[in-house]
Amino acid sequence: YLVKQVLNKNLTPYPPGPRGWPLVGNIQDIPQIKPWLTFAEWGKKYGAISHVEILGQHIIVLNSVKSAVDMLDKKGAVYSDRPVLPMGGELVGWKSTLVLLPYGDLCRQQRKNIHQTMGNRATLEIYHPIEEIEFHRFLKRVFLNPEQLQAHIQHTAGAIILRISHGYEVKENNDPFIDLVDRAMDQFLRCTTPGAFMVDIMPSLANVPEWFPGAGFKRLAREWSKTREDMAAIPYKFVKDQMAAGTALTSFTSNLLVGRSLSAEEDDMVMWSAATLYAAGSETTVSTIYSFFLAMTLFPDVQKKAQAEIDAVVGPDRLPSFADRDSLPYTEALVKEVFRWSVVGPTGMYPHRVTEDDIHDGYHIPKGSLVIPNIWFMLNDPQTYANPSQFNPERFLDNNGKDPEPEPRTICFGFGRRICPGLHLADASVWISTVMSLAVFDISKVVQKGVKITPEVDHTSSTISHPKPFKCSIKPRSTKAVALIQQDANY
Ligand code: HEM
Repeated sequence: YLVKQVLNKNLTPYPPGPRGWPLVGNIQDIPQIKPWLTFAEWGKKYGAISHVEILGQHIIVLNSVKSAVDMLDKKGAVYSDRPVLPMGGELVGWKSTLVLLPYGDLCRQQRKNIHQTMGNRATLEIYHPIEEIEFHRFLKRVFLNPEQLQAHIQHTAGAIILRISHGYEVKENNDPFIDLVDRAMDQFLRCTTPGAFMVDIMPSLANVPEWFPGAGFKRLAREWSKTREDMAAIPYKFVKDQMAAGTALTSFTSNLLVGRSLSAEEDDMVMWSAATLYAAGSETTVSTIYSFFLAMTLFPDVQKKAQAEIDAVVGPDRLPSFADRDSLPYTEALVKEVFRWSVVGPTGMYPHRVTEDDIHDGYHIPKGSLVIPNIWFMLNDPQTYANPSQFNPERFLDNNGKDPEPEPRTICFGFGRRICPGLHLADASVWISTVMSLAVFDISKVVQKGVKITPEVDHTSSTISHPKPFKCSIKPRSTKAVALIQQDANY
């Protein structure tokens, strides 16, 4: 340790940051609860780039969009790897999904597969009918049982992804695929939470045999690895069986399989590319749509403005569709504000890992450092977004010659070569759920004993952050709205 300290004296300095302790470094400085708030404090104290070290692991925290673009994007060749997670990545095996895949050929190939299907708004157009039908079904479920809002959002997001990824149509209740993938996702989030397992801090524990006292995590890892494999293999087999029977619906997987004979590695790669879509795309979309309902409960004036715009453009006799998108600028601004106001990946979900030593802005960034973009602060920086806690779509409109504030969708999906490849699908799902819900529902505070209950704005501290459960009232806006909701919504 002392030798290292002496040697380091001759090197370019690390970026500034809180002073650590000998050997353990800054172990006490990283909070478990909402670390992005502490990171934002570091930004104020130390500047856009700060540094801590925990048991020899260097961590770089970025608090400005400029530093994130300069490092993660412009120097993407060395800033695009992912950390090795002994429990979640290695023992349970989630490193086969793109989110944790080391940067290299396999990663690039999986990203290319996803890009071909959903790389821009135009490639996604063939999936618009799926989105419209599934969100129409969502309206029916919410109408019948508004108390179960969160479950309906989850079901719908899952249904859309499974339909797009595997051509699978989910059942209304107790769908076996939804149950399986949700179980796998729950386990994924538990085993990739930083600090949840001792083996992540002391990787050599991975060699302890399963029967050894205290090695319960190894048994858990074996069980969770089986769920992970099933989650990828069972839907994949479904597509292959359907294709053999000539009944497969066109999907991400069928497009990658049709007319090709694949090697074992290619087969594995296609299976995991498809499984990744659910792993990365469902919780994130659910959280954002749930936040939209929270925002509408708290900001009724915004809701009324968007409804007036939708009424004027769409009228009362049909549901809105993607064809209306360009005619609804206020609603577009509202969707941007949802992405900004409630940040789903406040710390960028998974850190980028640096594969070569670098010197950036005069600071030494050692090989192996983990880089965390503080996306929450970037979208809540009062220098960029006036009154950031206020839900205000107007900030994105050209108001009285004032420039609109920066587009949050260039920030909330991450940076560089690991930027979210599902961003256009996420954007489409959030837009259509927003516009359809506003067309037919009034969302408001619940009234109890004559008093309106204001929900608290509070988010979970997990990697994918959710608004904490809240209550709201969701009622159809008119009898015409009820008729629209009740129309058939079939493929
Ligand atoms: C509101 C919704 C979403 C948000 C806010 C979001 C945000 C993010 C962020 C911040 C990252 C990390 C980027 C980085 O490391 O710089 C990411 C990665 C990823 N996202 Fe999304 N995402 C969303 C929805 C989706 C959807 C719908 C899909 C696919 C169907 C998806 C697929 C992925 C994948 C595969 C990765 C890993 C990429 C890689 O490591 O190379 N995401 N997302």
